This record gives sequence, C-alpha cells and structure tokens, in this order.
Amino acid sequence: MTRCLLTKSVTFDAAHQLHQGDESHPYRRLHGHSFRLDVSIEGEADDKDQWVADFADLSDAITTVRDVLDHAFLNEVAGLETPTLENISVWVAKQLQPILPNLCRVAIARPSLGETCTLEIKG
Ligand SMILES: Nc1nc2c(c(=O)[nH]1)N=C([C@H](O)[C@H](O)COP(=O)(O)OP(=O)(O)OP(=O)(O)O)CN2
Ligand SMILES: [Zn+2]
Repeated sequence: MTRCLLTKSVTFDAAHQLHQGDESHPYRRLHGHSFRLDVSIEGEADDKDQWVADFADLSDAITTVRDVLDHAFLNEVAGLETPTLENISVWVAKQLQPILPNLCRVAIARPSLGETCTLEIKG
C-alpha cells in the first residue's frame, strides 16, 4: 500500500485588525490581505478506487470554510476574534476535523508577503 498526502488549495480575501503593537500601530487599523488556504489529508489508496479520497470531497470540505472566510471581517467570525495566521489555522482545523477525520495539515499563507503558518495535526 502507498501512503499519500493529498492537498487542496483555495484562495480568499479578508479584512482584519490585530491588537498587537501600541495604539498607533498599523496592525490595529482595519486592513485586508489575500490568503491561500492549503488543506491536506493523509491515507492509503484503497483497492477499489486506487485513491485516498476523491479530490471533489476535499474540495467540498474546504469550500465550506472558504465561504465563511472570503470577504469577511475575520474579527467578527465566531472563534476568530484575534485573527492571526496561527489562529486562522487552528480555526480551520476545528471546522474540518469532524468532516475530514484524516486531516493532517492546514496551512494559511499570504503569498504576497511570503508568509505561511502550517499546523501539523497528529493522528
Ligand atoms: N506570526 C504572525 N505575525 C504577524 C501576523 C500573523 O498573523 N502572525 N500578522 C500580521 C498582520 O496581519 C500584518 O498586517 C501583516 O502585514 P505586514 O507584515 O505589515 O505587511 P503589509 O501589511 O505591509 O503588507 P501588504 O503588502 O501591505 O499587505 C503581522 N505579523
Ligand atoms: Zn494584517
């Protein structure tokens, strides 16, 4: 059997404010970013279909979180009151774990800034 990691990626745009820094720090102003979300599942290709899972099912799952995050003011999303990349990763993992039991990695990137936060999920 072959153990594989499948990754599906989507992009979204969202606004946020961060409380870090002093009162005049630019992070505190309302501003936006373009994000890329990468979601990975791990498993073995099954005998019948010869795949770990249909990418269409991974796509359906990731779309449910993208629909919440895209063009949102992230601070107003329940559980995302401090929307750092780190907290967005944890939030996405919490949403997806019930529907993707073999979820193993969530990464949130800001490609224009060359920044990525990767959350490794132990089985
Ligand atoms: N470890 C983390 N560090 C920072 C995070 C984070 O989520 N985790 N977030 C930020 C802010 O979101 C900040 O707005 C990032 O942008 P910045 O580095 O200031 O770059 P610009 O806003 O200037 O980039 P643009 O090209 O204008 O979007 C900071 N640190
Ligand atoms: Zn920001």
